[in-house]
Parts: sequence; structure tokens; C-alpha cells
Amino acid sequence: MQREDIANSLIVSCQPVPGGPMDSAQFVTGFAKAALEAGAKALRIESVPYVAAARLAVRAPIIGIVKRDLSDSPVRITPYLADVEALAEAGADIIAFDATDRVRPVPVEALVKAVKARNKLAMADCSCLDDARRALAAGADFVGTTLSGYVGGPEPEDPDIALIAQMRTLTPYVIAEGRIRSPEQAAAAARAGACAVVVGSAITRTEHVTSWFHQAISDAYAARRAQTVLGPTVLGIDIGGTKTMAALVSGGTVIEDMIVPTAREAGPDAWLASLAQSTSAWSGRFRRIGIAVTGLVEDGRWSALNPATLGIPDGYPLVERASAVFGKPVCAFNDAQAAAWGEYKFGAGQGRDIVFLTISTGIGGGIVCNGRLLSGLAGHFGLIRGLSEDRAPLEDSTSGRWIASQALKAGFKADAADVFGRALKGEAWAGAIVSQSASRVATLCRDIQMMLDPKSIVIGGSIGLAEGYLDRVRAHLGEVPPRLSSDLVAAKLAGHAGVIGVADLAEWAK
Ligand SMILES: CC(=O)N[C@H](C=O)[C@@H](O)[C@H](O)[C@H](O)COP(=O)(O)O
Repeated sequence: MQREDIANSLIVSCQPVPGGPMDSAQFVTGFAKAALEAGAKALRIESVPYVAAARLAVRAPIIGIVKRDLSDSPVRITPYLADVEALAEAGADIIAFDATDRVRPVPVEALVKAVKARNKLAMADCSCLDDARRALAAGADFVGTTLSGYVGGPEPEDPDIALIAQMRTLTPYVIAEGRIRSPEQAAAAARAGACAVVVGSAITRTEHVTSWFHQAISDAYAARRAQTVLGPTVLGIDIGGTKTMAALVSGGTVIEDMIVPTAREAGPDAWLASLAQSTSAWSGRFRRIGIAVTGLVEDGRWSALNPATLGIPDGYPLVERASAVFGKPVCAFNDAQAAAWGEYKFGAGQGRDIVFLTISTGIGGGIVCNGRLLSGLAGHFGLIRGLSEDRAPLEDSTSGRWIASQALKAGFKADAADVFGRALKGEAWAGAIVSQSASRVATLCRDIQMMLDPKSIVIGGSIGLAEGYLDRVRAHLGEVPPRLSSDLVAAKLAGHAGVIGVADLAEWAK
């Protein structure tokens, strides 16, 4: 045969799962005939007996291989000269072999020579462009992408279309092979320049194809069951200064989530448009949307309280714009208030009135009083006046930003996390800074207790939950008489508090 005989064609690899119920010559020839009847032009067949059986059953070109598991080499496909001889004898037209640059019993040059000596065509199964280069130099007639993704590391999901295009710069005789599982992927391989496309598992490994469908359907049923048990699903969104989280939330449980960076300069219209796009795959799965944002939300309008965190036009009509973009009802809340509600209903609050404090780069919070979340400015504890001479906001003398600035004053270039690490190791200067911050939070907790008398104060945020911080706050509170003291508990929902809380608020806002 000529190389052109298989140009622009589909080749079906008929390799049953070894040892499986279809691992017999009868199925191999059955698949081969069915494939040819449906338009395939050639076959790829493994083992000498199956090549011989197919040769008797069909006239189409056959790529023959032998697979072996060797103890002293990772090479599996047609490693020996004797394999080449036997495949030629059995009636293969093209003989394929592993052409990777690994420890091997026989050099590629010798295999090519043996194939040619039998007047057959040689196909080099490659893992990368360099393999193809060497194989062509050795005289291979075709190069295949067969072994891309199979020479170490985790197995990729998609076919290596880029490698097809790269190989095409070396020769027109590129055969695309490996993980081509849909007609769209096969067409992409052809468009990338392959002269022929091999499809195996997706056509002839019934066990694999069945397991793909089985998995997809099981996941879908599991999601449906979760929804029945948990109740309606809401899209919760938490837009922060550096990243935005979107999640499908049902009954306080996050079913699926994703995190995308917040393109700070792009502005709120662009953030909403890109969120609608990145969550479009979920569109049929929720009926309402809750959005939590940093800053002040009043009557559906969003304003920045600290433009350094996220700059937004004053009074931006968040609810109106988001409803238009998503085409679904939307409600919006401040992010710390939403987190307070999440902790109250599903986290550390356990349904008892709480004040939530998040101590992080800055300080925020939320108040649940008589089972109701206070909105507007309520809970912006970081902005209350501190005790310093200039009456600067409390967060300026307490938060993560302040901790880092104090470290610098003490002569250490360290962020808040470093300062905590060094405090834990017993470095006195770091311990003093952390302790000062904790003592100010303890004073805040005492004042909160006097004003609102919550059942618990729930502490969250990267500083609030850092090892040892809560204990230090408790130690400072220990100086207060017991009835005036607070029950301090650590937040439980971590990074999901905002989306869980706002999703629940959206569900009950209807
Ligand atoms: C890596 C390796 O050993 N590949 C083997 C080569 O013959 C076969 O197991 C594959 O089924 C064949 O390459 C077709 O690929 P897919 O079944 O993904 O369409």
C-alpha cells in the first residue's frame, strides 16, 4: 500500500479492554467490519492473532501493534524485532512501534529497518515533537501523537491537538491518536493538519464508554437528590477586592463553587457581565441570586466606604443591573453582614443572636438581633473611632494592615502572617504587636456586649482565625467581670460564609 491510501481518513482502533468480556477475535473482527461499513478507511489492531483474524475478515489497511509489559523498559508498543516480523507475517500493512526517547530493548532505527525489509510502512508512536523529529530522521513513514500524555505525570483529559499542528511542520504524514472522544475533537485534529485520525476507546471499548455515561448520570442524579433534600438552589456571589466567589447554594450547603479574580479596573458592569458568562453553565439550576459586596448596600444601591478596597461609582444600582444581566431576581448585602447571617443560621451561631466580627486586612462585621440581620451601616466595626489621640478608625490600629506597619516600625519587613508565625515561635516584638491588636479587639467585644448583649461574638477573618489570636483576645477579656464578658467563638464557614449567608437571605427575601 501507499501512504496516500489512508490520507484524510478515519482509522478505528479495535483494541478491547484486555481480559474483558469483549477480548476475543470475534468482537475484534465484528468491530472492524462495522467500522469499515460506517466509513472508516483503516484499522489499528493489537496482537498477532487479532491482526491475523482481521486480515482474514477484511481487505482494508491494518496498522498492527503488539503490546508487552517489560520488566526492564517502559516501552510497551512493539518493542522487539520479532514482533515486527510476526505482525508482517500476520498481514499488517503498517507496523506501529513506540518511538519515545526512553530505555528500550531495540533502537528505533533498527525497528524502522525491519519494517521496511518486509515492505511495510512504519508508524512511529511519539510523545513529543523531538520523538517525531528523530523517527523521521530514522526513516519512519508516519508519525503519530499516540504517546503524548503517557510518559509520566497525570493522564490528561483532552487530545494533544497542539502537537498535531507542530508535527505537521515536519511532515504531512501525521496521524492523530489518543483521547479523541467526540466527533468535534476528531474534526479539530483534522483541521490541525492530521492526515488521518485514529479513534479507539470512544468506539470500541464498551466498558470505557459505558463508564463515562454512568459517571455523568450518577453525578446528575446525586445533584438532583441533594436538591430535593436541601431545598431550592440559589446562586450566591461574593465580590471582594481581589477575588470573586460564585456558588450554587442549597439549604446552607455549597453544591458547587468557583473563584474568579476581580478585574479591579474594569468596574461593576464588567464584573457582572463576566460573572454571568462564567456561571452560564449553571443557568438552569437556580431561580434567585444573592450578591454580597464589600462596602455599603442600601435600597439595592452600592457605594464604597473605603474606595481603596474596591472603587465603585457612588450609589451604583447593583440590584437593578444584576437583575437585567442575569434575568432573575437579585438581592444584595454587605459581605460581612451576609457572612454574619451565614454564621448565625448555619455556622457558629446555631440560630442564636450573634455579632460577627471579621478581622483581616481590615475589620468588618454584622449584627443579628432578635433573629433579624441589621442592614445599612450596622456592623461596620472597623470604622468606629479608636482610642488613639487622633480618633482614627479602629481598624487603623488593629487590623492586618496595622500589624504589618508595626512590624516595619520595629525594623522587620513582614506581613501579618509572618508576624503571627514569629509570635508563635516566641519572638517578643511580634508577640507584643499581636497582643496589642488582640487587646483592642477585646475592648471592642466588651463594648459590643454592653451595646447589644449578643449570645455570642463570632470571630472570623484571616487574623481572627490565626492560631493563638482568639486565645489572646479571651485572655484580655478575662480581666472583665464574668457577666460583662462575651462568649467568643470561632467562625465555622470560613470562605463560604458570604455566599451561604447571602444565598439564604435571597431565598427568604422573596
Ligand atoms: C497509550 C496507548 O497505549 N495507546 C494505545 C495504542 O495503541 C491504545 O490503548 C489506545 O486505545 C489507542 O492509542 C487509541 O487511543 P484512544 O483509545 O484514547 O482513542
